[in-house]
Amino acid sequence: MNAPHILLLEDERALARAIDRRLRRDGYTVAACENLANARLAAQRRPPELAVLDLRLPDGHGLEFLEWLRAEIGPVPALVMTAFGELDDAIGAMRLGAVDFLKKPLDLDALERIVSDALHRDSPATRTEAAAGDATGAPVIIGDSPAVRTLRREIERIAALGRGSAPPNVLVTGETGTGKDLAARVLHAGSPRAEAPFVQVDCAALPRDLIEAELFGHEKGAFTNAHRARRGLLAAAGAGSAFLNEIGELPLGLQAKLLTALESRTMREIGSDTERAIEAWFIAATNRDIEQMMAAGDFRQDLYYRLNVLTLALPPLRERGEDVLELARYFVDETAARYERDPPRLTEAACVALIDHDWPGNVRELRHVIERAVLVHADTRLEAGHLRLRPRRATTETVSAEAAGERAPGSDGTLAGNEQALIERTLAETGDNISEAARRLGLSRGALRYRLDKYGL
Ligand SMILES: Nc1ncnc2c1ncn2[C@@H]1O[C@H](COP(=O)(O)OP(=O)(O)OP(=O)(O)O)[C@@H](O)[C@H]1O
Repeated sequence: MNAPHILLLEDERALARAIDRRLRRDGYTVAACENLANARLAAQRRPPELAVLDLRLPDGHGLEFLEWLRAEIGPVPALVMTAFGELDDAIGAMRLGAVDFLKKPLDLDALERIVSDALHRDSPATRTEAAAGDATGAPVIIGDSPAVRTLRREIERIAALGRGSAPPNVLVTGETGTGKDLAARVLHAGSPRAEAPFVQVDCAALPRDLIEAELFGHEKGAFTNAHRARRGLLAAAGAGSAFLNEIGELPLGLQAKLLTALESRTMREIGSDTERAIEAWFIAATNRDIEQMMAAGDFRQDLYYRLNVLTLALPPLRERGEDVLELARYFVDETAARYERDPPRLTEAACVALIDHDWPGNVRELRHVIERAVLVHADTRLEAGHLRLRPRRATTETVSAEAAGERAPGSDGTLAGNEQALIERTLAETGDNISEAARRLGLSRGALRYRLDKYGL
């Protein structure tokens, strides 16, 4: 078998030489390029099994290359090397299918391990982000709000149904970043299929013309560039789970083919006459409004009903009350450990800011905000200002009263005193109706509850 071929895109000569030497010593062949133009030529000449790339390059950005690589060559796994402060880019790279990122200055032993993991990963299905895991590495859903407790119970109930040859298909719905991918993994890990593979197909990240080949596999010579036969992801899932992420992005033509596969529980590789049985459990997810897509003729109704035998609806983060703090502390610790720092402490004001924000990007946005804050501010305390949250429905009345030097009746004149007095007054006015009081104060229910606890009201 040929040694795996790696494309290295790095313009710092000394570093490129060190990586090149190390990878060759480990038995890989390497095409080392110092700019995007050469990297494109090299990838066309010999498509790599893995790309290792820097982001800031003399003739462009590494992400441009990653986009080009996915469109022109295919879903090649990529490792992105990032310098301090490039976290946004690293996250962008993850979305384009990068399998991991490495912090500079580079640890060559870590590089070697990650390269080996990436090359031996079962499938090119895109893993987008690290999931929260317990001590055994099993994925866990963090949070203790009533909404999350109900979700956990639902997951347990559904996981138990994942046995047998044709378990009910599950559709996971929820806004972007609510944890649909994580929920699918927890479902799999808690099911009788836990020891079998969990294979993810990211319908939005794969180029349209490659999805069919990725899902169903192909015979050698089935189409141009099919130089060898390749097993599809549905076959790779075996008796495990096939997670079809962002199912709303599946082209209409393929929706018909998937429907047939779901109905007959058999499939045919492209270019093959032989039918194969499908054993996998289908879990699909979407953040699109599929009902609306069906009305517009963009999603097949029959496929929707076939996929949506059981539904798992994930609540938005703004409806999870103080889970936001538990999650924030978890992400602080995780980021600090990853970058070998002491975890900073979230100040009281930072907690209030986190509770007040309405998190349109949900848990992903929270994770991103915390990671950036921990990386950029190497302090022992994480202040509200470090989070760089856009102020939203702040208690404008309170703030403006304070700014004008006013004292709310019953207040000691401090900002906290004014706030407490205003809350008490509003509660009294609304007959202790928390929802109505929150609405009048311009707060979410969670934010109001947090303050009620804080002031012991
Ligand atoms: N309850 C949770 N506990 C711990 N981590 C979570 C939780 N929910 C989400 N995350 C983390 O937040 C990030 C985003 O979650 P995930 O990718 O599962 O969202 P998603 O709903 O699939 O997003 P999209 O719709 O954009 O695909 C991941 O890093 C995930 O591990």
